[in-house]
Amino acid sequence: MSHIYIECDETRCMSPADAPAIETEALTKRYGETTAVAGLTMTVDPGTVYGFLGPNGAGKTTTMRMLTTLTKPTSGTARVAGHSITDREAVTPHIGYLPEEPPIYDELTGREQLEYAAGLRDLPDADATERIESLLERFDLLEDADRRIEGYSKGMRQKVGVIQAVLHEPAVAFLDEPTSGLDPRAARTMRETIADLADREMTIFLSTHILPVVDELADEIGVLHDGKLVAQGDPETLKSRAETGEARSLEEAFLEVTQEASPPEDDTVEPSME
Ligand SMILES: Nc1ncnc2c1ncn2[C@@H]1O[C@H](COP(=O)(O)OP(=O)(O)OP(=O)(O)O)[C@@H](O)[C@H]1O
Repeated sequence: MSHIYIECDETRCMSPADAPAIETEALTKRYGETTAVAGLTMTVDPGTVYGFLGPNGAGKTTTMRMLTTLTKPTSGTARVAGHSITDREAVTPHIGYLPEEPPIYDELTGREQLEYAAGLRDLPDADATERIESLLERFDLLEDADRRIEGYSKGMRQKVGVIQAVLHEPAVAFLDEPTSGLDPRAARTMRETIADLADREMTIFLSTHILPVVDELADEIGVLHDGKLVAQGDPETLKSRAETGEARSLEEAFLEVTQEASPPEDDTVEPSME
């Protein structure tokens, strides 16, 4: 396996003065009548893998878009790597983001895309070249690195997206479904890479519906439902029933906490025929 060149010092991987990697207080986002995120208060410690779970439409993407300064909250506050998310210029050097659709240019080759991303982050050329080569090799992309991205498969695009999200060694990496489209070998490489980055004190905010990935990697898990955090804890705590201490799978825990949080059937309003 290739060596991964992620070196962290006080200004890069570590959040300033060991502040929480992510801290939110009553963070809220409304779109008209829809409350996508409803008063989210949470803390993520530096160097942890935080598994961010929730059913479709729970508000995960909206939360990540606020934390990465792409969407403004309606109310509430948040700090990422010690900086308020209202200060975009202060936050962005410390974060990396892999959204559902990686922002990459079809007309560039994979290598050119990564060099472009390194340039945006002001990485010195020598560091950029070394890291790009190392990560391309790790993700088995070296052979295709000089082909244009328009000819890439979904999994290859995903690999480029992930590499560019962590290339500059951010303090906090937000990864939305990082194993999406990856074959089993590449998915394993992705999990190993996430574990390596966390070992090097990078905080990984990991949103995925693939619960075994979270079970394997997360130090802490938060479950969002209807914009609210309905469960939080380390995987073992979450998997043990509060009342009896009996063990359950992460899938069972997820289904139970999101079921309990749903409004009872009686409360649903029948559509009016008037
Ligand atoms: N730009 C937008 N305009 C209007 N409503 C939006 C917008 N973005 C998100 N929403 C709504 O906010 C809620 C939360 O959406 P969000 O995409 O954050 O959920 P999610 O947890 O990421 O879902 P999924 O797991 O399906 O990706 C949904 O009801 C969605 O319809």
